Amino acid sequence: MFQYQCLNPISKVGLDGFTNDYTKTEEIEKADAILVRSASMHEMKLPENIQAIARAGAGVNNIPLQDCAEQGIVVFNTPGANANGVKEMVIAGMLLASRDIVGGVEWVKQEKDNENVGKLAEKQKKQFAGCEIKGKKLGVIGLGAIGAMVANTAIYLGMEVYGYDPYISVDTAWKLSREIKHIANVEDIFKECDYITLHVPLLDSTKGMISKDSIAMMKDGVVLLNFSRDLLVDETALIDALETGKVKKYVTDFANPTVAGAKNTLVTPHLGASTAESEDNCACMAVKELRDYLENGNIHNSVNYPNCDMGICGVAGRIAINHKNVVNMISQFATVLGGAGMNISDMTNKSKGDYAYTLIDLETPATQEIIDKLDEIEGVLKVRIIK
Ligand SMILES: NC(=O)c1ccc[n+]([C@@H]2O[C@H](COP(=O)([O-])OP(=O)(O)OC[C@H]3O[C@@H](n4cnc5c(N)ncnc54)[C@H](O)[C@@H]3O)[C@@H](O)[C@H]2O)c1
Ligand SMILES: O=C(O)CC[C@@H](O)C(=O)O
Repeated sequence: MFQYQCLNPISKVGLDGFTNDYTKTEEIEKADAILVRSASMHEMKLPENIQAIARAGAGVNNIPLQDCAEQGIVVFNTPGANANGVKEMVIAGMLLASRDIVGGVEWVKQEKDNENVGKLAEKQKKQFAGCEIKGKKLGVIGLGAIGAMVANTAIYLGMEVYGYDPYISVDTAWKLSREIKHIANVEDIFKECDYITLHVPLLDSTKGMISKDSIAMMKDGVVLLNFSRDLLVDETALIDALETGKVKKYVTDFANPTVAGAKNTLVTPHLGASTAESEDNCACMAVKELRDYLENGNIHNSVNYPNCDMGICGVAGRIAINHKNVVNMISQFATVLGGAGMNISDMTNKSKGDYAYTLIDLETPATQEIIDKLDEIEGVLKVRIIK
């Protein structure tokens, strides 16, 4: 039996993926797993009983990944599961920034009691007029699940698309339209593009990537779209650029006091993934990942531990060991198991950065005594009997 806690509302369609072996709890001390969306976990103390955290979404900047890894807690996300929802918001954002559609709608509302509203509209509409996106240059920074979809869709809309991602995955590269121009230096995007959209994770290396200097390189009247995270942009510098018209519009999904009432901003309340489809997709993927980890020890889509798969646990015994990626671990595990007369029938060891994971199938079920001995080995962070 397993227990899980939800730190945010999680789609029922996803939670229905848990079998009767799972119950929901409000007490973190009882939970084996946590499901979370955007709730910040940085100040939370995570008890030893927590085995895994699944972020029903892409960005994991709300989770202390390193601390979790140190505690042997595997953190998952759901890559691509909400990408279409965000892509549609980005396309909407480009269109809303191109003509003053929001201003026009507000104007009509204000004139609702004016019986000459139709006639007046014909005179007033020029103040809300703008341009089309067809033929304009769009720079996409970050060509992962969302960036790739945005880039491909913009090609269909007749835009000239420049794509920049020095770490692009082979899978995503295969999915990109051949019409997208591969940009090797992000400054070329700043200098050339009429619209620039950000689709990178918030990391130390990407924080503030849109700075006073990068804004200075941009074309006058550029539109900047940010559906990734607010801290990617030096918003104080951006507000100055919006005041002067250097940046025509800032479309962002992240409301904060700096941008909420600022001139020429279109701010939405973190709506990118707020569609029934995205919420269901993310929750279904998150639940599947948690179940496979808790029931079989397999890891798929972890952001702090390596992927590892030994299939469904149909053997007599299986143990999972989360440990530091240091020398001589496997031989120590084998010594403990061999000393107890336990025969290893299969084993996988994988590593990711400073952390590693070992799954061991045994010909007999593991005992608590063995687990305690494995736990004593220096560098071992967590040991779990799967069966
Ligand atoms: N507004 C929302 O509701 C919403 C929803 C989903 C995701 N997001 C945000 O969007 C981000 C991207 O999501 P995704 O699903 O496309 O993630 P992803 O992991 O599929 O793609 C991110 C891409 O950024 C690239 N990248 C990393 N550093 C880079 C750099 N310095 N320059 C250029 N490219 C770089 C990576 O190589 C990767 O291809 C998430 O991290 C999250 O912060 C927001
Ligand atoms: O859960 C949400 O609503 C937002 C998710 C989004 O920011 C993400 O990074 O996936």
